[in-house]
Amino acid sequence: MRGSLHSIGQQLLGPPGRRRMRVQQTLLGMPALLLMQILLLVEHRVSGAALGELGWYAAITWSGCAVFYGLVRSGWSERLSAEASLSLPQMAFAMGCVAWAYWLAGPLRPALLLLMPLTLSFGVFALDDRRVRTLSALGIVGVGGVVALRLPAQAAWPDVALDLSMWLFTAVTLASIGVLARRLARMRERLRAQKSELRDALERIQLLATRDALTGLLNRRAMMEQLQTLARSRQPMTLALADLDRFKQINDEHGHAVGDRVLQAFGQRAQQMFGESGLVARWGGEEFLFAMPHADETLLRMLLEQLRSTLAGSAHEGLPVSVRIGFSAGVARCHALTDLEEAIERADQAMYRAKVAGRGCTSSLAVVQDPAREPA
Ligand SMILES: Nc1nc2c(ncn2[C@@H]2O[C@H](COP(=O)(O)OP(=O)(O)OP(=O)(O)O)[C@@H](O)[C@H]2O)c(=O)[nH]1
Repeated sequence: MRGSLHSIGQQLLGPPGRRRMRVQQTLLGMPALLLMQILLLVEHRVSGAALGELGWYAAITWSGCAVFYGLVRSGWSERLSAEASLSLPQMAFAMGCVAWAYWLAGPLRPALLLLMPLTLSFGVFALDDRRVRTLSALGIVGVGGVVALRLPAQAAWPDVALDLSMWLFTAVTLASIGVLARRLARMRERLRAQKSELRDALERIQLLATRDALTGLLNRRAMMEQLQTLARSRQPMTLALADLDRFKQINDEHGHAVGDRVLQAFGQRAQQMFGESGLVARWGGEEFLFAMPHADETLLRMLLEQLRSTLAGSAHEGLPVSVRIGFSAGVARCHALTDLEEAIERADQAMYRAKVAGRGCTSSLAVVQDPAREPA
């Protein structure tokens, strides 16, 4: 029994997600509608009045509910309106139902008007303040109209006073909700602005924490994190450690600012060449680490040679023509997380071997060896 009730509920609401939330919102007003109709029925029964108009009321209001439910549950509302929950028409409809019930009701009618501000208060969360105020005006005019229409039929002064005061209190309450909605809208705007400021600040912090300020490449810590993630997922990769050749000389001859521009030029070219298929980081002063997942040593060596000839063959903006950018590199393979530190160490030693071998070349070591004892 519980199982079948559960599955009916699931069918009624649909699969979990945003649409289901909209369906739940649509169903929310139905208990209130049912309650209103019970109240009207009781009143009519007690007073012995004819039920004719009540039948129309029930038929039209429930048909309206069924249409809204069908549109939202089927997803048609998503195609029909940018506001897929159809909150505005649903609330306008609900307020119309309350006003009509007020018209039909007898002495218990003041209770019905409580549903007006209740409906509008849902709108404060679902709609923008302009729409809430439109609904509020609609409610005031709607109840006012019903009260005005009832006046000629009122026999006694207390009934007229009751209707007018009910309208007055409803108007004040609905107008207050409209004001409240405006305040809430301003608060939401402030929150939205703060949220976007926070997001920007977070992006800036992330950039500062993960990027090298001079070259814009990944910094050592961020690179290490990325390499650990790759190694943890058991992706074999080839690493290369590159060190600019005779960089101190560039600094000494042309000044530190030119040295900085050389680092930037190298970083830019390296990123252009490796950024799509691999990772490049500024590892230290004039050292850069390259990583290519799934690539073999031959491919990485080939790309390094391309980088070398690009750097040698092109003029660099903002740099004296006499400045030549060259580098020595060491290559090593990494197969697992436990191998990572050692692979970087091997690449470092291989790079040192390339320096010893005369610079401007790439070297590799199969195992950790003492480069001083084993020249290239
Ligand atoms: N302009 C500049 N220089 C830097 C930066 N970081 C490190 N350096 C310089 O890089 C130079 C590295 O010099 P060395 O380690 O002797 O290496 P090298 O001159 O490239 O010689 P080899 O590596 O043997 O070819 C030092 O003079 C550092 O001051 C930086 O951010 N900007």
